[in-house]
Amino acid sequence: MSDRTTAELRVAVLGVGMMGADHVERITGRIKGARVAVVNDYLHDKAETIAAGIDGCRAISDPLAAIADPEVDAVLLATPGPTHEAQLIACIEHGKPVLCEKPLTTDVATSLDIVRREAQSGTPLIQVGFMRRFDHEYSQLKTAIDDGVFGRVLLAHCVHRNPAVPPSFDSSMIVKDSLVHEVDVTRFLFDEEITSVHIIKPSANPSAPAGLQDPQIAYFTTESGRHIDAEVFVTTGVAYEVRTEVVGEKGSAFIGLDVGMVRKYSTGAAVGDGRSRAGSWGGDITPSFTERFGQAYDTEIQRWVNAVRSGVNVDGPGAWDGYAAAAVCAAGVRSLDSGRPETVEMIDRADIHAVAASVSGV
Ligand SMILES: NC(=O)c1ccc[n+]([C@@H]2O[C@H](COP(=O)([O-])OP(=O)(O)OC[C@H]3O[C@@H](n4cnc5c(N)ncnc54)[C@H](O)[C@@H]3O)[C@@H](O)[C@H]2O)c1
Ligand SMILES: O[C@H]1[C@H](O)[C@@H](O)[C@H](O)[C@@H](O)[C@H]1O
Repeated sequence: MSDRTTAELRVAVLGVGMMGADHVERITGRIKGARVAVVNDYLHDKAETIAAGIDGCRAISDPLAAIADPEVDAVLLATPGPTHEAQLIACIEHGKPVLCEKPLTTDVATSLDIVRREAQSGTPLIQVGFMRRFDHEYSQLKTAIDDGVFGRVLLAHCVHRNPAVPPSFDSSMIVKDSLVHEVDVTRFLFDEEITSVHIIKPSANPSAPAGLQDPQIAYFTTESGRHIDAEVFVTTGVAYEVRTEVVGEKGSAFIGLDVGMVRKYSTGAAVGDGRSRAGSWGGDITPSFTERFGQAYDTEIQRWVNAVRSGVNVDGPGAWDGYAAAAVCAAGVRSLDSGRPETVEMIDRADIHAVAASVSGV
């Protein structure tokens, strides 16, 4: 492995579909201190075409060989969720830092196994691509909440709309692939775990594929008793909309209107400029996540590259956050079936090292 502090980080991008190709362009064009050294895709021709356009980049047809390659310092996984488990295990076995697009894995047991394996390796290696944590508006909201601008925050209302999703999407993927972002946003903003999930099923969109329960409304309850609701609607046919409003004892804040954070205070306390900012409506809506969260992806990848080059490896949500999100989504999928609130079942974070130490053969 090269000296990461001085040399450019050699990244292997696995999966060069929609998200992976976007990350290749990002690393090649905008990220400092890294280059795409290897690309891999199940469709090898696609990887070869991309590699041919980048100086010093090779296409490797076997994803595990790409991870093991001695001229790869770090891995960016943008393959579909079901392939993450085996590829993450290979990254841990080869000691390669990895940024794994969400979800960590597609079920709780394999996510927990990854957490344990990473803990047993003794080195943080895995960052999960919950990019909203790097979005300017979400960061601003988090800072305002932590600074107590709204007093104790009691509620949050979220909206997550996609114009369309791939034909492979089923009702449980609306929870595990889309709602998972609101799960992470809740854990990020409030620094506590979600304890129960209730999914409500309104009349399905007549324009959605047959059998797809879309939209869905999720209700989360947190450890301290906060309530969060989230509308997830992935076949609107309109545009990409992600909004979050938090409501506290002294005021509220709203992000995602394409007008910056809109704040309303109940007191005259001097915070920031001390005044509410009027919003405005109208204009364009971002067509997809690549535009809405373009800045967040850039910041996420740059900070990850910096963290790997400095030897810290992770600067953002880690494997534990991926596991916690999987546990909440599993409760969500159970609720989708039962129609009732379902309790989130997860281990205590403090138990990871004890459990990892006791697992043999891992
Ligand atoms: N953070 C976000 O906002 C965001 C947005 C979109 C997708 N994602 C995540 O990114 C990942 C990829 O999603 P996408 O929308 O780009 O999917 P995609 O289908 O467009 O691309 C996936 C690519 O991986 C390739 N592939 C499939 N199996 C593979 C394997 N075993 N090894 C190597 N390559 C393989 C496919 O040929 C395809 O080119 C998923 O985990 C998804 O949830 C995250
Ligand atoms: O994989 C995508 C991605 O995570 C987007 O950010 C989300 O809005 C979509 O619903 C999901 O399908």
